[in-house]
Amino acid sequence: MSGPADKAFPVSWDQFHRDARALAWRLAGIGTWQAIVCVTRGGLVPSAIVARELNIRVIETIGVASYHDYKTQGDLQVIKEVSPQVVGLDGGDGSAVLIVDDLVDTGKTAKIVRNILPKAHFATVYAKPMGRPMVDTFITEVSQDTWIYFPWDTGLAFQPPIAEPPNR
Ligand SMILES: O=P(O)(O)OC[C@H]1O[C@H](OP(=O)(O)OP(=O)(O)O)[C@H](O)[C@@H]1O
Ligand SMILES: Nc1nc2[nH]cnc2c(=O)[nH]1
Ligand SMILES: [Mg+2]
Repeated sequence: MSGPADKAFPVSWDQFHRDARALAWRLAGIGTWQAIVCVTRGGLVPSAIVARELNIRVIETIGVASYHDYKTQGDLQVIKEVSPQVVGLDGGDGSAVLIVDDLVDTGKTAKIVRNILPKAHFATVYAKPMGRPMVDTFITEVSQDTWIYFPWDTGLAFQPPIAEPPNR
């Protein structure tokens, strides 16, 4: 993220399932892959949905984290590497691999993962303009100044009415 993400884009479980399934539909028309490399943790839920729809049973993870504080990106840390066996499938360099993450924002996470799997197909459910060139397939674009709230990070809460209460 660059600058404050002032706008909010809350996503319900139902909406997320629909969007992840839409991603699977689009991917099904593009190609086939032997394995998914899921970018944890955000990629875990969409990977499960895409793997089910595309009947992919080899699931590997790469652990990358950079948003240690809410909305603030710090140094990128690769917490878990990809197994060389998965990188080397088919022609190597990730050519048999579908990478799945929840979103691309600045594109820094995607860039690191792409360097490890240069021939893989990179798919996310959501994309912001800065990161968009780093992904091959995504479903919904939101503006750079929007923060996406996922259902696993949120809960039901009271919402104050839009209009001010009348004076008594
Ligand atoms: O395009 P970027 O600006 O690099 O940001 C995108 C990344 O940020 C989030 O991960 P995060 O670092 O919060 O870790 P998490 O998936 O474990 O929550 C999200 O899941 C993406 O992986
Ligand atoms: N939940 C969430 N994590 C992010 N990491 C980078 N951008 C975002 C975002 O908009 N929402
Ligand atoms: Mg992530």
